[in-house]
Amino acid sequence: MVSGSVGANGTGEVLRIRRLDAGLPLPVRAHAADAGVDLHAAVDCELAPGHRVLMPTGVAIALPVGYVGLVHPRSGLAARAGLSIVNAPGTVDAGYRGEIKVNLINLDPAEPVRIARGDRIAQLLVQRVELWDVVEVDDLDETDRGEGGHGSTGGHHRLS
Ligand SMILES: O=c1ccn([C@H]2C[C@H](O)[C@@H](COP(=O)(O)OP(=O)(O)OP(=O)(O)O)O2)c(=O)[nH]1
Ligand SMILES: [Mg+2]
Repeated sequence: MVSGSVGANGTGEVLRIRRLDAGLPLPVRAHAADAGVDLHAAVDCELAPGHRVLMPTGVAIALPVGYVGLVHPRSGLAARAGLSIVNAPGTVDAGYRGEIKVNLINLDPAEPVRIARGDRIAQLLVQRVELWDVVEVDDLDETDRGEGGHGSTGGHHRLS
């Protein structure tokens, strides 16, 4: 089943989501113009400070080739509780048909994070992605920047 109200992007394309857990709500946008649909925790969990959990979300998706799913943290949970994602943003390949899982981490130094089944713990964005062929070369063209990086333009010794 495809829900026309989920992921409609103005071009008639939809985000095809399969619920693996009928007891969880379908991931949807909180507002029509939001970039991501919110993913739900499938199980209760208490995360001690500094601890991680690979949280199942009870959903799988089917993206067309040329798109990628990106699993981002939610800013409210980050600000309020220190909850983040170890590999943010997580990469969901177009060919992946397994359950989406979120590698959550409690970055708060002191307080545990309590997650209940059904909580919206992350958001899934879908973007177009270029699939480049890989070609090995002996030389790279010269540029102004050259090999300078990691602070080569200065000003990073102080934050002010
Ligand atoms: O936050 C994430 C990130 C990835 N995945 C799934 C979908 C993705 O297509 C697959 C592989 O992810 P990735 O390529 O980032 O991990 P890997 O360590 O390189 O695994 P693999 O060897 O399977 O590619 O895992 C998730 O469910 N959640
Ligand atoms: Mg990989």
